Amino acid sequence: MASYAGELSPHQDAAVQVTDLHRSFNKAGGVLNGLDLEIAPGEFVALLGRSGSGKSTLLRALAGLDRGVAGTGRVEVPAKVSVVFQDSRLLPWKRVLDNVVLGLRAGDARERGLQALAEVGLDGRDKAWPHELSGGEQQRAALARSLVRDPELLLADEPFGALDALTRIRMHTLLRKLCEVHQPAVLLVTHDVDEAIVLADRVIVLDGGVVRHDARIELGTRRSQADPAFARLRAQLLSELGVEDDHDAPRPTAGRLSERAAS
Ligand SMILES: Nc1ncnc2c1ncn2[C@@H]1O[C@H](COP(=O)(O)OP(=O)(O)OP(=O)(O)O)[C@@H](O)[C@H]1O
Repeated sequence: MASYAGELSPHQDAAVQVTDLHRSFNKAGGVLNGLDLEIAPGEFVALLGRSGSGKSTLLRALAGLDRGVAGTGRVEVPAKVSVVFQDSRLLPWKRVLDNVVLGLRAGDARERGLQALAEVGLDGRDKAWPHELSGGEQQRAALARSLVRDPELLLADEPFGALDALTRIRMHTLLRKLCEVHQPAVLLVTHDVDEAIVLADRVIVLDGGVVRHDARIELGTRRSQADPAFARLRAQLLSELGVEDDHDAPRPTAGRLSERAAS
């Protein structure tokens, strides 16, 4: 059965500590095969890997959502963990603010919820119903719902995967700003190598159920596709993923970098 060690003790200085994690869904073979991972407080880690490499399985293990899945190992996370998925998972029968503060018991929950909505650019939309928001606005509300809990660890499973390219650019800028203010550790699952390079302090590649590649991004905060170091890193990561970089191919994400560079 799954073992879940639960919260880190306060004296430990890692936000995430995963040791020798094994997970499998059937007898055919493991999805995670002795994975070790440490994430520092405030560190932004992007998680890449081929489809089926176990990214979501790892994220769910960190979120404590995989009880009942066969496995062993030690997973230690902070007390306050928030999760954002590709779809917002807003409850359709609750207004936006009620979604954001759902389950919060503090007396000032509504004020904090309104503040979080303002932070994500949704001021004045607190009384809207989820279906009245665009896809990007729904993801903003999902981010507000996460951040209002003041998480020490934010787990994000392809949170921008369903958004159009321009909205993604805006969401990247927003997420960077929110992370600078709130400073959670972040584990972002993404298929998009450029997104990983633009957003993360560190990129890891999952393969064969273990961390195959683990590199700090040393490009500074003004990351530009025009920077040869950016292109080199992209090529390296694509190669780790078993994909060849085609420099001439149009990139659906092109342009997002200039916004970050300008911010
Ligand atoms: N609930 C489940 N029951 C059975 N098999 C599962 C279950 N969840 C995941 N798997 C299998 O585990 C493997 C890893 O899945 P996972 O979703 O973690 O991969 P991923 O890297 O996130 O993939 P993708 O990039 O396509 O989202 C896959 O082979 C998948 O079929």
